[in-house]
Amino acid sequence: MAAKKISIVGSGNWGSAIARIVGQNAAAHPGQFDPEVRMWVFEEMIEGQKLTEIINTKHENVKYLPGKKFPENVVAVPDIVTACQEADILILVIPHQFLERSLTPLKGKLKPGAQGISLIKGFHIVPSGGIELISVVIKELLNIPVSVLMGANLAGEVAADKFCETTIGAVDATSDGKWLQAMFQTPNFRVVVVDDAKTVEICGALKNIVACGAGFVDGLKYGDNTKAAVIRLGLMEMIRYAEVFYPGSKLSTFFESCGVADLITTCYGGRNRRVSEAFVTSDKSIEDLEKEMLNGQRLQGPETAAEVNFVLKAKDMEDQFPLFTSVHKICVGEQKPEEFINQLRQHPEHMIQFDARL
Ligand SMILES: NC(=O)C1=CN([C@@H]2O[C@H](COP(=O)(O)OP(=O)(O)OC[C@H]3O[C@@H](n4cnc5c(N)ncnc54)[C@H](O)[C@@H]3O)[C@@H](O)[C@H]2O)C=CC1
Ligand SMILES: O=C(CO)COP(=O)(O)O
Repeated sequence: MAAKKISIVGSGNWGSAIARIVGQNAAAHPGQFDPEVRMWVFEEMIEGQKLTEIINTKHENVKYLPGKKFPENVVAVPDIVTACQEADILILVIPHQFLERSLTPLKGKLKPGAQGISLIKGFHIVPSGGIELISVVIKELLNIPVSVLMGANLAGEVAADKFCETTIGAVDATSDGKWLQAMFQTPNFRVVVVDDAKTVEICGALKNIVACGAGFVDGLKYGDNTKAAVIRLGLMEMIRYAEVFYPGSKLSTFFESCGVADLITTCYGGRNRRVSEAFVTSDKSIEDLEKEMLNGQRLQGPETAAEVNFVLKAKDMEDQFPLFTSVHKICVGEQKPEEFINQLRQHPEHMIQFDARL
């Protein structure tokens, strides 16, 4: 079988960290993968020089992952069609805000049989009503099957080669599981492949809302018990959300890296947590703090909270998801951060009668 050609769509903080891993693995398995890995870079100028030129000469993304080198077989390409048209595998890793407009030029341009794997956390608002999984939007736009990879994977730590796990939700774990694992796994990035792809993706999207809540309680100077309560209540809302809107989700998936583990890491070390904490301790807006603190990296939590609220409000279900709802209202200025704990005090989890749990 011919070696599979890999293209990476995106080159931010996570896109760059994953490109280092995939580049190494492609070079190490030339029979299985074509060694050249093209990476689509949204072009920008850095001190008068194109970012793609810097990446292709210094082999480093000096803006989004400074200090970490790419293997030389990772090639930055500014045109998305040139980057992707020969690919058998597309790794999609862009902030979800930019998904549709970035991918539209690829419509009808991909190789027959191409497959995708999305590392993108968030949802897509459907103008006619409701929200859609990002993998579904990609599938419909590009007409390719799309698996997902989500996990407790802060990009900086992955790039520093610190041990962690991740979860791949494969469209067809039996036929694709092995090569998907081979593409990503290293001694310090351990991959578990499951077949419950929707739940893997839902976990990755929803945990960013909980991370904002964790940041609020940090900003309000609550302690670790409070943060643990936010994490637990957040997890319960994630599970309930999956039960209500994606019936058939497996509870066991929440115990993979994409579930509990990502929740924990993100509520301690993530960007959503950090900016949400600063939102409470400063008088600045989230948008201003994002610009000031992240140097072009993008937050997913506040937008995801708005996307989920779009559904909950339309279905008159905000009361059943007080954490998700309160995070959204705080982000858009409809509620003061000080109100957050009051909202959690009313949580349905605390209203269940003892015998209802038996
Ligand atoms: N950074 C992390 O630790 C992790 C991020 N993720 C997820 O991966 C996805 C991508 O995140 P990152 O790679 O961290 O991105 P990022 O947060 O570093 O965002 C910057 C990227 O956005 C691009 N960009 C800016 N304006 C653009 C435009 N108009 N059109 C297209 N692209 C534009 C930039 O070129 C840059 O590549 C997100 O869904 C995120 O939740 C998942 C796991 C870890
Ligand atoms: O998804 C992440 C870790 O798995 C990164 O979270 P942040 O976007 O909050 O940094």
